[in-house]
Amino acid sequence: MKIGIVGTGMVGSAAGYTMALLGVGTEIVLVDANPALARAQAQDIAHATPFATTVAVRAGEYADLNNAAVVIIAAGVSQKPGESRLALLERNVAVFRSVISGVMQAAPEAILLIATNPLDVMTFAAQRISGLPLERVIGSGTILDTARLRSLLGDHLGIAPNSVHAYVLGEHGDSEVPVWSSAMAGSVPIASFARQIGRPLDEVARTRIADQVRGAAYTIIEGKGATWYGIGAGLARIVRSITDNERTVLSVSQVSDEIEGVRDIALSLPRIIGRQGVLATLMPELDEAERAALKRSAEVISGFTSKLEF
Ligand SMILES: NC(=O)C1=CN([C@@H]2O[C@H](COP(=O)(O)OP(=O)(O)OC[C@H]3O[C@@H](n4cnc5c(N)ncnc54)[C@H](O)[C@@H]3O)[C@@H](O)[C@H]2O)C=CC1
Ligand SMILES: CC(=O)C(=O)O
Repeated sequence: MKIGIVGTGMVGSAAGYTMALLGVGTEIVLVDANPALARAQAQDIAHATPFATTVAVRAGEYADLNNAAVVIIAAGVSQKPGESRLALLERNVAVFRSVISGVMQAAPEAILLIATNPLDVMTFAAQRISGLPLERVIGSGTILDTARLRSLLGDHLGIAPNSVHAYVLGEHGDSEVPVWSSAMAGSVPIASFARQIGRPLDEVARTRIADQVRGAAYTIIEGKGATWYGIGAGLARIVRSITDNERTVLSVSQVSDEIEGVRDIALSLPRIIGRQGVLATLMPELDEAERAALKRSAEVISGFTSKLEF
């Protein structure tokens, strides 16, 4: 199955590298406004595959995306140290107007997987520009924030992160919402698990962990200029769920008609991902504070999407 990637900088190339090593798809085509960069990334990634898989990796033009099952879009500008994701909006919407039209001409049947920030607003923009059904435009959303939360909770509790079942929902950005009320470790409610093993998850610990999740991108960008490995793996995870029709539940973004009273909004909720894209969306049980925070997050995103004209 062919997977396209448009935008082959740090994020696009990390997604390509991860998919090539894990054997996600059978062919990966890299497209960039800078064709020399796309060629160099394709060669470099292809040179890793003899150690892992037989995935074919090459650079191409938009036309080479024909029949792609999924096209990842990671084109655009990224944050400078201290800059918020939402500051990138105007520049990246301009990029999307040309990128989405190139992708749609070549691969009208593809599922679009958006990585460019500000993620939820760009997912909204991609759906409106492409005119695709809502379930075929997926934003990576809080898949990365959820992974960061699980990793930090795993450290705190001294267990593997994949035994932590907890989500970050809402915006992939500063208004994101960690959901504590339904979080589990194994099959035990997380607060009870933490008490039983003598590593309590009190208000101070929760606040510290939530702050670290929300601040992770800022901290990493301060240290190395950008983030790429976490999102590269997250994108590969979503693509695998599509290509293999896994029906995995992942926290990803999608345009919805209404969430918490906010209309025409893209944000992350747990969603079942399979060959047709988003197969279903689950509204988790939230406590009052979490529900209010999700509504606030939707309002923040809506404040930006409502200014866009399509
Ligand atoms: N969703 C997430 O969790 C994450 C999202 N990001 C976002 O991903 C995006 C990409 O980040 P990086 O890869 O670090 O940036 P980068 O600058 O390394 O790569 C961006 C690439 O887009 C290409 N590009 C720009 N305009 C284009 C166009 N019109 N057509 C085709 N290609 C075009 C550039 O030539 C460049 O190679 C940024 O918006 C960043 O904020 C970054 C990390 C995590
Ligand atoms: C840059 C970004 O969106 C992240 O690492 O979360």
